[in-house]
Amino acid sequence: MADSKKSNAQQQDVAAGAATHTIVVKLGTSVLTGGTLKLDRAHMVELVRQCAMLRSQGHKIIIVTSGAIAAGREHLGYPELPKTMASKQLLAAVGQGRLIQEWETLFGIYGINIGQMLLTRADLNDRERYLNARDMLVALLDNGIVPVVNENDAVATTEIKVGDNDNLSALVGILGGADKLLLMTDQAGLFTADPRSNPDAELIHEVHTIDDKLRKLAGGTVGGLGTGGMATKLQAAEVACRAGIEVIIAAGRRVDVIIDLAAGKAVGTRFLPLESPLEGRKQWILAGPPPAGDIVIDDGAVTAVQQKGSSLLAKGITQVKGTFERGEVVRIFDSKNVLLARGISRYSSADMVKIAGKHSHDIHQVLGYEYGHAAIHRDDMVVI
Ligand SMILES: Nc1ncnc2c1ncn2[C@@H]1O[C@H](COP(=O)(O)OP(=O)(O)O)[C@@H](O)[C@H]1O
Ligand SMILES: N[C@@H](CCC(=O)OP(=O)(O)O)C(=O)O
Repeated sequence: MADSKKSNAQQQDVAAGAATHTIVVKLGTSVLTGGTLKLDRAHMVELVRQCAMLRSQGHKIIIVTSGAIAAGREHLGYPELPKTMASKQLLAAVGQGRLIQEWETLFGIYGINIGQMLLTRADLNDRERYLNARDMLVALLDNGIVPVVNENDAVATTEIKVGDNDNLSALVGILGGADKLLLMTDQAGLFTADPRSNPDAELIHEVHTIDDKLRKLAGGTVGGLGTGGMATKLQAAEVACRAGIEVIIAAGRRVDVIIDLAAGKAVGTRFLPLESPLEGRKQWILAGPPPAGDIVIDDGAVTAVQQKGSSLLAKGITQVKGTFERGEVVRIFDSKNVLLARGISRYSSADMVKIAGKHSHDIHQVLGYEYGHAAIHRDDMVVI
């Protein structure tokens, strides 16, 4: 895996803790229960204290929380249930409400509001739903609300499940434009073998390349309550690093672990990011699905897009060609039919036709709703 693209200055900033980050903190069942059969509320409040301190330093925090199944099992008195998907869904359905209530109460101690997001893979594979989920996540963060995310276990069937919160946290990191993903678990990091069964296993401090040799080291869960094990943490690290997110696996019960990791201290196992988060998404725009339509823009919009780094506003659109849905990739041409850029359209072609040439503040009046002023946001655009 290529070395991180962070400049020395950025790395010094991070080391000095001066830079602020968007950080996804994934908290596994093993961290939240301390290996017991109950949620460890004392440790949960310690985790919240660390997150509250980071927020006071300007960092944005996204929580991906496991523990719904454990909370459901605890609340129902550890019933003997068949080992089926329906049983897991039952426990999660009972436990999720109690889990989110715990987070609500604990963040409330610090005067911090939380927003629950329950996702399935279907929410992330479909571009329109992906954009909706991203808009919501960004809106929560921009309004000082901590998103608390879990898989929507109660409804997620095998076909649409992410399946584990390690992989979910990587997808949430991409969704939220995070630059750090902290996979908190019950081990100090990734070891050369499972330390539970191999006392000679040694901690791996830094990973530059995730290859089959490394994957062989990472076993599944043995804690009984967890789902992912180290194997899913490596999968998550691979996905997140490709999108430019630095990933660290560390012990969620180590003192000040979240604070130290945000400050760039060498704790746990660090996976170097491949490229900056935005480039990861832009790579998808260029190399992803074929463009679903074309948009022609006027000379003013050409200048704004090419020279001012602006988003494309409806006012600058003169023609809409093809049929596409919100979230699909389209091509952008000037009036002489020269290809200028590609971007993810925030409006369907049917809506785009209606708002073409209109001022942004007229969109809601024309459509009865709006998905923001930009027809194509700069962050979702690649200028050729
Ligand atoms: N190479 C490895 N290094 C560290 N832990 C490993 C390794 N291989 C397997 N494991 C197991 O993975 C477990 C952590 O995964 P898991 O039980 O799913 O925890 P969590 O609930 O935090 O996701 C560890 O407790 C350990 O038993
Ligand atoms: N969504 C499930 C957690 C699934 C999961 O990945 O658990 P873990 O391996 O403990 O992070 C729950 O809330 O219990």
